[in-house]
Amino acid sequence: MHKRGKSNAICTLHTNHTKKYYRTCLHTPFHWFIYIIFAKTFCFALSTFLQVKSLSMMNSSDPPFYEIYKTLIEEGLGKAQKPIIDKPSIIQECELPMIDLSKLRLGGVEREECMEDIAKASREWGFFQVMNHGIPMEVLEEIRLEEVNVFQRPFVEKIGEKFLNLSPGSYRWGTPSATCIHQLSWSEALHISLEDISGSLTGTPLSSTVEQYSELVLKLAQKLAEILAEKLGYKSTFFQETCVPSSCYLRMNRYPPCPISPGLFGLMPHTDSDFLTILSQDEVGGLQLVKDGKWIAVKPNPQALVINIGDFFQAWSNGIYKSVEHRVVANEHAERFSTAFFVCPIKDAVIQICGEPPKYRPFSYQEYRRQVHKDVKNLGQKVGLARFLVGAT
Ligand SMILES: O=C(O)CCC(=O)C(=O)O
Ligand SMILES: [Fe+2]
Repeated sequence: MHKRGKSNAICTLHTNHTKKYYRTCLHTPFHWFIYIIFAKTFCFALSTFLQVKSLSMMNSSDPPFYEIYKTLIEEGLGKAQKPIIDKPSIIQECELPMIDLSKLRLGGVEREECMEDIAKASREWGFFQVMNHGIPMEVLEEIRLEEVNVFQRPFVEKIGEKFLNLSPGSYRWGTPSATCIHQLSWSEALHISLEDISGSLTGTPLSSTVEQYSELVLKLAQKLAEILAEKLGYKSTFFQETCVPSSCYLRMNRYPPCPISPGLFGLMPHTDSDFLTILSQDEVGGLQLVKDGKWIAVKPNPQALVINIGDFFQAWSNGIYKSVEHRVVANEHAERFSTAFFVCPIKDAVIQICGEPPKYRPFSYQEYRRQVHKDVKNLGQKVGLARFLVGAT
């Protein structure tokens, strides 16, 4: 009795110690059982995730931004003392000057006022939007649909040499030359030379939509260019003669959602190397431009077209019309589409400077593009018109 009592007491003591030990270490057999089940479930979930991910990578249409630019992004986010892009709260959203082009048809004072509004916006903003622009909504919808289809193709197909029979390099994504996070554009684009449309692309649905859209947009651009020339006192046929369909470009842009916070550029800050750019965009927004030294966000209006002055018009007008820096900020949740039509002159067209004394020296389109390529290659960025200022070395 006594012995049993003693051994019971020892047993109880032991059990109590063990319990205490287990309680502090959380290593009861039951816990081990739970750990093993948890570990097995975790491994299974991880391997399923990796398999699904690699399968989806094979079929995915999204470019592998994060995989390819991982180091650059992680280094950039680690080092960034301040956000990559200024805080959205300090960027004001505003509506661009809206110009109703139906007034041009009314003639008289209304026409004059409309022409003055176009010139004023080009002098003060370098940007404006137009309504009643003559491009039917169905055509805008068709080009958007075509754009969605193009970008939905698997990524491996898009980077293929023969993608849609376009010239090599027509499909672009990210920024291959980026050396820091500020130079990375979180977007993909199809840069279509309209020469391809009448050549290798003939007969495809993409070609007929692009052809129809481009014809209407170029007509609109030529009308605007003539008004801008007239407002400077020139009755010029220069734009009709030098900006022909085969010298222009259409760029379809897709900005996938960008999960990286505090946000990256969808498109880096830049000015356009052309006479005029005509942009149609969806309702997502993200376009920003510099006005009076500050970045402002453009309120999107999918029914209107956004027009901006390019470098050549700034040079041609001797600096009166402004080629303004703009950029796109990537959206964390929504994808965005836009279509930009670049009105460019034929290669050897010489851009004369209309104004006294001329601020820039005359240069050809070819010369300008070569210089831009050279600067991007050597300096990582475009220098632009500053290279062509009279007296610049
Ligand atoms: O997508 C946009 O809003 C702007 C596109 C643009 O600036 C360009 O393609 O040059
Ligand atoms: Fe642009």
